Amino acid sequence: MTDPQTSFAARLAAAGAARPALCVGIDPHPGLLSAWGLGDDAAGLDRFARTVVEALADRVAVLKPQSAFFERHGSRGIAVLETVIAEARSAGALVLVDAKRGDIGSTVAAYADAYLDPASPLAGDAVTASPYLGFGSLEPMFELAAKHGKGVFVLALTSNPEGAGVQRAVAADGRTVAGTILAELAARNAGATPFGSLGAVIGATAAGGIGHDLAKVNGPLLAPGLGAQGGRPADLTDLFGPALPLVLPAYSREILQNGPAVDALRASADTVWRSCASVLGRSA
Ligand SMILES: O=C(O)c1cc(=O)[nH]c(=O)n1[C@@H]1O[C@H](COP(=O)(O)O)[C@@H](O)[C@H]1O
Repeated sequence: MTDPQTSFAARLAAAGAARPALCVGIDPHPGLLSAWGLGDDAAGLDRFARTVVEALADRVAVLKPQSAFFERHGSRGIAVLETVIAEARSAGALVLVDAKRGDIGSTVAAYADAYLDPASPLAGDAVTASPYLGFGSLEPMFELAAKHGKGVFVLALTSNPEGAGVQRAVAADGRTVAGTILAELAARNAGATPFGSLGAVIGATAAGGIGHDLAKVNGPLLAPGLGAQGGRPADLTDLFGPALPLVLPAYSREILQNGPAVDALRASADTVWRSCASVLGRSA
């Protein structure tokens, strides 16, 4: 087990105290590559991702490269992702690799090796995971994360409108599926300080009650869906309530659309952080 001082949670808490506690996604959509005057190819991808790293890796707490946009360029795209992870981390950002992996446990173990074992070139500080093959199927990921001081963000209530049909379905015991996942996370993070390294993903667009005390999760709560998907910082108050101190707001296109100028990307991140900080009760 890793020393709690070097746990992902401890590093996230330290980064969030020293910098805007913001997660900025690196999502090189074809439309954004074009808008930045770049080709929809590995060279364009490389320039795009390096520009975001140059602009923000020494300023915000977390960068979240979206693996899909790198994978669509094949092995050359994956090579760019490897470089981005390394460069963002060496500039001081924590890297959350957004790969949303999930499978039977024995295969999850291989995903864990890819994204959480420090020997892997794709390892960041944390990875996103899907629990919809059963929460327990992610156990190998949790074990490797604990061993190496990494984090795992588990999808609970996602920002897309289609998610609710599955995630708000009510199980035989009366709990929603999302509620079950949050309870599992709460059990694993119980007693951890400053909080546990297993996070939940709760979309900022998820209207209506969650039916679970989110503060009990005692882990970071990634809130994507802000900006381009219509979520607003003000929505976080009702959604998270007493759990607001655990919230990590996430933006991709809202910030990325301001590139390729490095100064404009920085100004945009500063602007969204100011509006989030006032809602989250943090200093801007
Ligand atoms: O895990 C995620 O990051 C995620 C979960 C979720 O519920 N909704 C969601 O949009 N995301 C990711 O967050 C990013 C959102 O991008 P923007 O809508 O451009 O801010 C994308 O990379 C999504 O894949």
